[in-house]
Amino acid sequence: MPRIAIIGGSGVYDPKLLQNVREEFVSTPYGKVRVKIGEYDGEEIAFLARHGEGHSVPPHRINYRANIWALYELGVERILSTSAVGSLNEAMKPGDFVVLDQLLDFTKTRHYTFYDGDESPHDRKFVAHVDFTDPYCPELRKALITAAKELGFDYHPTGTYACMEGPRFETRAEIRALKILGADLVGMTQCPEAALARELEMCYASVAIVTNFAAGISTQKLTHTEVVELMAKKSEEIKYLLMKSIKYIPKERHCGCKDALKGATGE
Ligand SMILES: O=P(O)(O)O[C@H]1O[C@H](CO)[C@@H](O)[C@H]1O
Ligand SMILES: Nc1nc2[nH]cnc2c(=O)[nH]1
Repeated sequence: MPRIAIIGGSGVYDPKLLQNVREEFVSTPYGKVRVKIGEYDGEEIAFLARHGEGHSVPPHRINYRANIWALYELGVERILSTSAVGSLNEAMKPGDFVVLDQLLDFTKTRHYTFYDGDESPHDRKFVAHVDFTDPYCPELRKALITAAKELGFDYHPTGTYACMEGPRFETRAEIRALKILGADLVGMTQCPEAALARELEMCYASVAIVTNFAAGISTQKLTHTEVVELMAKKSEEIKYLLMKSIKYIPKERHCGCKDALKGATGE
């Protein structure tokens, strides 16, 4: 049973770090999810590509609830993910790794909770308001930071990610506004992925890879081609970072993630 999962974003469709990989189709109340399960360093690891293997699913159409529920069904407790981002912070340059610690949610049409009351397509029909003060697991963040430091990568131990609805990139004015609001990075997939993991009391962290400077800061037109090309260049480093991070994930969970529902339902 895999305790750890990796969710690959743009450019990360196969971690190429797992052995004896099998494929499972996990049924969830939100639909079926295709998950790869393999071994790394004697540990079972689950992997799913959030956009699908052929990057066929755009960010605003990803079935985030099915993905997170499927990992929960498999017994996953810890989720590491990758996110390709634009940077609003001149210190965070294309090619840099950023271990996210905060997020701002500007998504519009997404299904962002499991707790829909009577509408919930499962037995968790209660209302739940989870704490999300710190959206990322401190223990997973520490593992990513330790690994990035040990590998000598250009990394930043914190970063605020603004999640836009997409699939278009931002306007100059939107980036100006996000900068005033304190965002360092901009992407399209951290919300609701991080919140849904917290709602199922799973640990979640994401390493962002800066692929470009954001609209209005970059002097060039923004393209998905540029994103995927830079991610391809960084694929080996991303693989090493994930491999090394897994080794630093404590076996026991002493973070608050595992008790996220305590007090959330008013009981
Ligand atoms: O966040 P990931 O999945 O890495 O994808 C990023 O890359 C795409 C834009 O090129 C968007 O989907 C953005 O969110
Ligand atoms: N929203 C958004 N997502 C990205 N992913 C990679 N670069 C960008 C960007 O500039 N904006």
